[in-house]
Amino acid sequence: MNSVIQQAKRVIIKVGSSLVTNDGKGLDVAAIQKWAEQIVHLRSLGKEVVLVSSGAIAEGMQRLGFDKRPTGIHELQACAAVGQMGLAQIYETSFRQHDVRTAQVLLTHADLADRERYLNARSTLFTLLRLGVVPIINENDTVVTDEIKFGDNDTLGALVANLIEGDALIILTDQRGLFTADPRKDPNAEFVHEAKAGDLTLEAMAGGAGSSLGRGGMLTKILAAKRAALSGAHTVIAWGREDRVLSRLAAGEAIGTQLTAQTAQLTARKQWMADHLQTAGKVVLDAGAVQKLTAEGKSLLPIGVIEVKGEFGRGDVITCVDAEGRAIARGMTNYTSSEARRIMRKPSAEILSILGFVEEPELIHRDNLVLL
Ligand SMILES: Nc1ncnc2c1ncn2[C@@H]1O[C@H](COP(=O)(O)OP(=O)(O)O)[C@@H](O)[C@H]1O
Ligand SMILES: N[C@@H](CCC(=O)OP(=O)(O)O)C(=O)O
Repeated sequence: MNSVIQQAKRVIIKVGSSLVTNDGKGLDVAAIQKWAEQIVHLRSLGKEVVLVSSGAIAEGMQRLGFDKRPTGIHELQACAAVGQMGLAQIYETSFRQHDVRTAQVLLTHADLADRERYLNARSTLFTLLRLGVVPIINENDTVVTDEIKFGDNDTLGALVANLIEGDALIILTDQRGLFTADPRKDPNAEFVHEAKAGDLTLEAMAGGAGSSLGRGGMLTKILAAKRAALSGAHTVIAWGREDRVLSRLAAGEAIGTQLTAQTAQLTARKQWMADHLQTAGKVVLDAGAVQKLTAEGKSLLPIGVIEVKGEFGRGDVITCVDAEGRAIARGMTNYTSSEARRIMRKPSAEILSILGFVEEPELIHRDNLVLL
């Protein structure tokens, strides 16, 4: 038994190029339909599912008649743009059969490095999940060149797990999981059932891509597991063609290689916020707001703010202080300093009439808040 996926509430599933495109022979409609059916099943168990799908370049190559992967970056981008149409179409059709909507989300590294875009991507994904939609994510290959690419979708899967606090990342690939060496090259390679995410000995076992379609190979999957673990998400690497692989994982079956995160989810995210983000300004809270944050674990609403100090943008990390200037908490703000000045001391229901738009009812949501 293996309960990591069984217990996970929010799951990110990544499918690699060779799987999605049937080793480059064109989109594997039957396989995609099977994953869609299983994802619908996972949702019926109460799980939220986000899919990260590769395959745009491989499918575009096929559609445009390239028999070898082009070397020119713009040709690759053109392939991705063509192939992405096929991916979107097949996912939409497959989920439609189950009356489930899909959404196309194309991201770049710069989107997640920029705090405002990070928050926007996060809010949009949460909204899609709340609306019962399955987001289908890929890298926005049209606008990126090598230096700012995620490089591979394993990394993108991990970043999405960090972004939306996924409980688990499932990486489906063309091998049963991790072996002690590349099984395509070493017949004595042994299967690894379970290990700690971030264990350095795993990196030595993992080699590059086995086919010309996939980019990352096993190493990027191991590194993705390490990265996902930073926000407390566990990773399972499994064979995408294994019969009912997702449903069986959700039922607790021990399939694939499980790489377990060592840090609890909440602690990991708060640690990440505490370590990585410089604070840009301050808000002074009234006694009621201090009480809500510290004793009740609530979000910070604009009504509890009596003063805004410094200049900051949406997504910046700011410090919350009490009337005596003592630092209480830090968090990512949903509003800029000038907007915050206009809505402070006001009930959230008035945000729309004051600003003309509403980002969120909270100035800082409790998920984006660390108590000091
Ligand atoms: N230690 C290892 N265990 C399993 N597979 C490995 C290992 N080292 C390298 N590989 C290779 O990694 C490949 C999977 O990576 P990749 O081709 O990038 O797939 P995907 O398209 O699913 O991301 C496998 O086919 C295998 O040849
Ligand atoms: N965005 C690219 C991703 C390529 C990629 O990383 O592929 P893989 O190693 O198979 O996950 C595409 O859709 O072709």
